Amino acid sequence: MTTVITSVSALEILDSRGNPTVRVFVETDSGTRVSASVPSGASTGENEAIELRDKDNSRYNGKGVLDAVNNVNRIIAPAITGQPVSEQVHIDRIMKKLDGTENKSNLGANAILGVSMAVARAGAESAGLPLYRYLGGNTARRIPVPAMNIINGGEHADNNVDFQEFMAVPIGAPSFREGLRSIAETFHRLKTLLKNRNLATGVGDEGGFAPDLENNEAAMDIIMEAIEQAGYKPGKDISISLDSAASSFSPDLTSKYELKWSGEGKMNSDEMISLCRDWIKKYPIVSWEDPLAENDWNGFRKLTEKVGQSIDIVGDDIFVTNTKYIAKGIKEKTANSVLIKLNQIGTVTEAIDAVQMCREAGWRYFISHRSGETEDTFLADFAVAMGGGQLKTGSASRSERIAKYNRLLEIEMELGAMRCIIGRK
Ligand SMILES: O=C(O)[C@@H](CO)OP(=O)(O)O
Ligand SMILES: [Mg+2]
Repeated sequence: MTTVITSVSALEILDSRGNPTVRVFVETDSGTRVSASVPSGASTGENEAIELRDKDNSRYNGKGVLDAVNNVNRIIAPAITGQPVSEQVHIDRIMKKLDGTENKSNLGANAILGVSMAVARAGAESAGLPLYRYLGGNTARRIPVPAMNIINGGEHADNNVDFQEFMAVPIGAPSFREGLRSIAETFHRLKTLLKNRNLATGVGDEGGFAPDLENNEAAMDIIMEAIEQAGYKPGKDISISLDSAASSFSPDLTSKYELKWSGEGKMNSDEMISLCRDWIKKYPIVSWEDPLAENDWNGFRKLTEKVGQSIDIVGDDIFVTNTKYIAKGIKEKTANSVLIKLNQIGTVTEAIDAVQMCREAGWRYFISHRSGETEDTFLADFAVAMGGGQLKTGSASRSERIAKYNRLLEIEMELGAMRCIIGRK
């Protein structure tokens, strides 16, 4: 018998930064009741799907999401109630049509994604399957390689280094569990090192430390020390993924770069590329996200041409999980990997399409949380469903991030002998 949606409703909740976000509840006639919560970014790309914030700015400094909640309750709910819950693609299409804009600015990507995620979860429940299996099929058994953010800078910390994320990646680990242990140990070691040098051990939005370091390189140097002191070999056991989030220090988003916290100061695109190349020679970097700004397509292409054989050049703000931009990137050889964020595009179906496009082109993909998160663990299941790749979901110090790591540990246990780890494919 087909299970149909009987009720859809939304609630305004808070995210990990204390800002409002949307939680959606979906019920079906088989008695299922599930919810899903939408994350929210700080360093957002210009072309991301729009997160709807209230017109009335008397609440939460204009950051309320009651308009989006109303859109779920009054517009989306009547349109999809009665639909078979397993018809994810169809339901996502109905919402896109209802919205009628390119960037989901009418109903809000936060409203639409909340429903899309909750429908997927309700579909999994009704089918009696774990979410990763429902979305990824019977063969979904690859756990992503975690990239743990251990130093936060840029817009996620505002007091230290220009680059936004310094992540430890357990490239040599035999299992997810062991990989997670090695990067969590490195995180703790880093804390001790910082303490010993009288540097702050407070954390940024994603849970990485946010010490007042001299410059960007100092962050890399202390991480190298932490890896070694934790008993691991940099480049063999643990490597580094970076997210410069270069748009955040590029005034024209195209060719000018202004490093505020480092000696480098003002740079053009070629100078930025040569800084990246120097770092890649000096440090064990496996992937570099947004090394250049979101409209610096040319710079991206040049850097990829130079270093794309040895590391992943990951496009986040430049591709915004949108197949329109990813297709252009593939054609022009702009990068070789895409950051996948569900709320950048606004439906589960379109995020899956983006992953599919990467796979077909032989590109890698890197599944990602947002800097504003909730306790929802959808992302962990989604990453396994998508066949692994890499996953970034913050550090070992904030529960909204740890919830995802813990869910992956559960999935790994469930998969048992079928497990296939460290899927940087
Ligand atoms: O830039 C990024 O990749 C993300 C997630 O780490 O940050 P935000 O959610 O603030 O865009
Ligand atoms: Mg990014």
